[in-house]
Amino acid sequence: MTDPAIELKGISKAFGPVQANKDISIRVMPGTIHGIIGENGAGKSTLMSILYGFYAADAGEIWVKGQRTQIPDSQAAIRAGIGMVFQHFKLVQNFTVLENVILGAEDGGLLKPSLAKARGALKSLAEEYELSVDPDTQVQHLSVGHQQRVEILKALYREADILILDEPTGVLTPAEADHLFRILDNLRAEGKTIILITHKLREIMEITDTVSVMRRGEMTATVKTAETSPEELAELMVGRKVLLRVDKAPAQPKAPVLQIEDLRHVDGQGVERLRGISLEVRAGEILGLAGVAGNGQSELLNVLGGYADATGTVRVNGKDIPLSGAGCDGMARRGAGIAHVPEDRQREGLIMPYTAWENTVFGYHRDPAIQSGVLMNNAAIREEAGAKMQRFDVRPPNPDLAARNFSGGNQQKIVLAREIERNPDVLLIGQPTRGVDIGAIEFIHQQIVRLRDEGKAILLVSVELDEIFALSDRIAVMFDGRVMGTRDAADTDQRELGLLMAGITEDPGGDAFEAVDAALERKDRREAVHG
Ligand SMILES: Nc1ncnc2c1ncn2[C@@H]1O[C@H](COP(=O)(O)OP(=O)(O)OP(=O)(O)O)[C@@H](O)[C@H]1O
Repeated sequence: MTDPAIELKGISKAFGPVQANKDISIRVMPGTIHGIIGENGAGKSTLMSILYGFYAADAGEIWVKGQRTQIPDSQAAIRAGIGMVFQHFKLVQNFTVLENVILGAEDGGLLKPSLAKARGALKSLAEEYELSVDPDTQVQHLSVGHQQRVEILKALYREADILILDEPTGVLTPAEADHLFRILDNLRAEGKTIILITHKLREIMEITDTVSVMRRGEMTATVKTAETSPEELAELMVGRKVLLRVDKAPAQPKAPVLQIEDLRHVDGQGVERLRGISLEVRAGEILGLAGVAGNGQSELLNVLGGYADATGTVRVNGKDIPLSGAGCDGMARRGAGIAHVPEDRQREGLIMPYTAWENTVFGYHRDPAIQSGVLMNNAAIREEAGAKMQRFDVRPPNPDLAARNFSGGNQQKIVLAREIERNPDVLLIGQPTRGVDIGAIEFIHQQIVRLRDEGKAILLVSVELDEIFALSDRIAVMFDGRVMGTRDAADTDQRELGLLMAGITEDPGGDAFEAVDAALERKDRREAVHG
């Protein structure tokens, strides 16, 4: 009988009082794609970090291809044929693709011969697995989807035959995700083994052969994908029935709250990232901003949130907001009624070494309501933070834990709790459910709709088209720093938006995914030349 590619036996791991993994056993057969799902904080990343040598397990054994294997560090993982593609890529931005691929795997330090060898290897890998990317382009000029291909190439160049992907589609467009799945399909056909961590049940159903469910540190079920359904998986994960769509009544929009006219922003390199944006968000509506990451959505949120300068006009309830100089900062914006859930929770949303309770007031800490004398009223804030964490189901609901010690999805919930519970007039919300489990998504979506129904104006940025569709009343599409069009959510579809996201305003007919891929590659190349 064939040995499993990976077999974990009785793995346990605790972080202080938190038992992140409890006696976990799984087997993954070669040439298969094995999905791992579970709530935020269930222990998925911890388990994979043990397999990749980042953490030592407190107990348990790792077997690779029938051999008991010690994996004390990532070098040992690579030697055992295990490669990992991280959520946050670990590429050197100003190195070329080729340089990134060979980095750390140079032959005896002789760069030249290894460059030539790598170029050949890259070419054949690209042909074999649809992994094409220009070896001489600097990584910083590549789209996120192409950067991810470089990560996969790196692993394959190191001869990995077991690949772990941690939420790989979180930052991809539908076309890019589709392409990634074709790559994974090809890898499986060649006998490679893939472990895929994802919160998206659609992906599990589409690509995996088997799926394991984790809950509160334990592996609670392993099933054949063909014999299960999204509803059953959701229930196994969360322990109750989950509504897999957003329940909302039609919007009742009132007067405009946020008015944006001819907004322009030039970045530190002198590149114009916002090229004359005009948009309006009314009270009681959710305007979704769709687009491929890197087309100005992040800059727009940053400008509106007070973190970047711009020219043009922004009004909130008819009042001009300063776009540069004094009064243009995050705190002033929050004072003006604009709350902001930034896209990058770790860099902009939280201060990682600080406790959860401190993080629940950052940005609002000068508000008289939370001051007592000249100091913050810490005891009251701490208590309120605990209640907020309960309401947003942050796990563990411990306000004294540092932000960095929460799992990714739970960190996101802390930021959301802070901003949503302020009841702002305008909520800017970037990638609200990135890395968040389906039980929590249901809750977060309900909270966003509740704010809308209370008459707030919401500007939602998401690379998830499903999320844009589920929440938005109107949808604007950004491409290359401009708004390509605005549609009523009820009058458009994935295909039309997908094309607009690639800057295509006339439907070319035929395979829209290919047209989109080609258009985005042209944009990548243009930026590489002019970048
Ligand atoms: N370095 C650490 N120190 C303390 N606690 C930690 C550390 N890393 C993880 N934990 C805790 O271990 C538990 C499991 O976390 P893990 O990141 O493995 O969850 P996950 O299933 O990957 O979650 P998510 O879907 O949110 O990414 C959580 O309760 C988390 O707070």
